[in-house]
Amino acid sequence: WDLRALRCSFSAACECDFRPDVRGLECDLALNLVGQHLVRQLVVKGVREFLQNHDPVKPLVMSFHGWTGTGKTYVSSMLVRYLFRDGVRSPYVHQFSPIVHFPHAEQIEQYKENLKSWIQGNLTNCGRSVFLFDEMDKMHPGLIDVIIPFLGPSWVVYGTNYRKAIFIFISNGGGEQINRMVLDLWYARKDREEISLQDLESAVSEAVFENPNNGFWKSGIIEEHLIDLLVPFLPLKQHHVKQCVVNELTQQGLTVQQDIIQAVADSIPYFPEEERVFSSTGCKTVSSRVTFFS
Ligand SMILES: Nc1ncnc2c1ncn2[C@@H]1O[C@H](COP(=O)(O)OP(=O)(O)OP(=O)(O)O)[C@@H](O)[C@H]1O
Repeated sequence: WDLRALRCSFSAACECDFRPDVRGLECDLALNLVGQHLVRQLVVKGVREFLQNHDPVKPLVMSFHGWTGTGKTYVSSMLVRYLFRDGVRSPYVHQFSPIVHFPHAEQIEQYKENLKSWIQGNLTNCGRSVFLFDEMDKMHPGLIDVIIPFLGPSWVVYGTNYRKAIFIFISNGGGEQINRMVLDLWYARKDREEISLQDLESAVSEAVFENPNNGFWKSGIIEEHLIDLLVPFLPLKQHHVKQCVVNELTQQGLTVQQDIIQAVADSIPYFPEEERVFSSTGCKTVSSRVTFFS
């Protein structure tokens, strides 16, 4: 036993809980994440490079964008599981949801204060903290800019290296633009796998920056290019949905039956309405439908 292992057997300290396994993450994504080639490449490469750097100049800031049910929450939970021994239950993983934590528009100034001191306190406690901001498209515009000083290379928090933290923003913002581009490719008889990040990045940034109902509206986070990785989640096709059904059946310990796979896939709404190519709800309702059809 080395000293660290001995100490960590008695302690839940930050450096004990932080057990990154990028190889494991890579395998899990390859095996279980359906139809998101860009996500897999970007997240694995981004996280690996960030963790290999022992003195990063800024925290890793990722922003996940895409239509409902395409895997944004799924990937963020998986990532956290491969970073911390206790996964999403780790005391160093912090999740914010505007509906739960910032429900009242009139209290925005108070929320700003709270958010800033909350982040600073948690970073002082653990420089390796992960902060997840869910449903950014429902966040009051202006609120998120209060964390700008923590995202860039300038801020000093005594007693800790805040630059080792990871921030993840999740939003449906830009989802329509992503879907439209993928649909246009399909009309042009091109494969959705041909799409690159460059094709999508500016359209998504613009869409969230210009939308007054999005938490990133006119945000300095976008303007000052503080997002290191913009991660687009593409709409899923019918064969991806079928793969989700197989995963779900296996996970629930049920027999993988073709008639159930087909029944679940057929019951899901698709767009365009006539051609039924892309799932309107991704794989979101697959789990409950599997229960229904089994
Ligand atoms: N690409 C995917 N590969 C495998 N499973 C997926 C994928 N997308 C979604 N799922 C399944 O569907 C469930 C719901 O997906 P998830 O919550 O990640 O969607 P989301 O993109 O966060 O949606 P929303 O924007 O509505 O929050 C997941 O728990 C997972 O089981």
